[in-house]
Amino acid sequence: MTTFTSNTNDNNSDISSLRYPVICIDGPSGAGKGTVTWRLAQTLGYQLLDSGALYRIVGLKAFEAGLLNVDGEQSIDETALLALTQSLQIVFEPNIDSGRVDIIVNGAKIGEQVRNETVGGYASRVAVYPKVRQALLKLQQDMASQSGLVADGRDMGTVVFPDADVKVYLTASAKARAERRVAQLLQAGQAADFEAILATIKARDDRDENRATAPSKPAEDALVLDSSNLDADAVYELVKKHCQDQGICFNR
Ligand SMILES: Nc1ncnc2c1ncn2[C@@H]1O[C@H](COP(=O)(O)OP(=O)(O)OP(=O)(O)O)[C@@H](O)[C@H]1O
Ligand SMILES: Nc1ccn([C@@H]2O[C@H](COP(=O)(O)O)[C@@H](O)[C@H]2O)c(=O)n1
Repeated sequence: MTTFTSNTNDNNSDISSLRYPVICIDGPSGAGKGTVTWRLAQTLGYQLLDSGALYRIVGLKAFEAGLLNVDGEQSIDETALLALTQSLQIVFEPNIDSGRVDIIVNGAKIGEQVRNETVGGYASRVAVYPKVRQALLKLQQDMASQSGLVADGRDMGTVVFPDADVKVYLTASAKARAERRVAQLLQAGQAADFEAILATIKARDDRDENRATAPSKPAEDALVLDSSNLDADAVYELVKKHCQDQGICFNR
């Protein structure tokens, strides 16, 4: 990767102000962030940050460590949660077959279980804790230090990469997102209850959008895109056009 973008338009700026391009794709669960993020990263040859996976890992490990009660909403021991978060060495490896990253934690590959809705719920419960978010911040920011980056999450454009070159907030109605989840589960040969999935999506949205720290919301300078009535190709083309308008070069 040889493309640099500058933080400033000042021609006299020195090399320390140069950095790689960052594209942020934020939005709620099931909006299609992962799909467009993967395609952008593949097309541009950029790294991919699946920040939701970080919170999913912390949530899963916290559950396994007995820090989460299964049903309730009681608070979690934040000191223990921080220690657990700091003990995790997390690496992403792109997996062409799945169109997602594989997640390696402390040297061991994590199974697909981490992607399920139960673990999504664990993730959103640990994600409210500022110390957890702080502990994951540098790891995320460091991913932009060696190549361009496409970052998928909730607070990429607002907190993690406030100076990003491109910010998109990709959303869709809860109904459309629940329908996509149902289709995804059925395609994988799993059972799917639309009403239960819709309720879970709404509960997760509520927690993510109303937490005190880094709530899920569009950055002030984000393009807000509603994908409820757009297929994945149409979303990609609109996001690509926006990236080009912001100076990202698609020459591959
Ligand atoms: N525009 C679209 N129209 C219809 N289905 C879509 C669209 N974009 C993605 N999908 C499908 O919807 C499902 C969810 O997409 P995806 O995983 O990209 O969402 P997400 O926003 O990353 O969700 P999460 O945050 O929970 O990981 C997938 O099955 C994907 O193939
Ligand atoms: N930047 C982020 C990304 C995710 N979260 C939390 O993790 C949950 C799982 O995210 P997915 O994108 O994998 O569905 C999500 O519901 C958030 O609670 C976050 O806080 N910040």
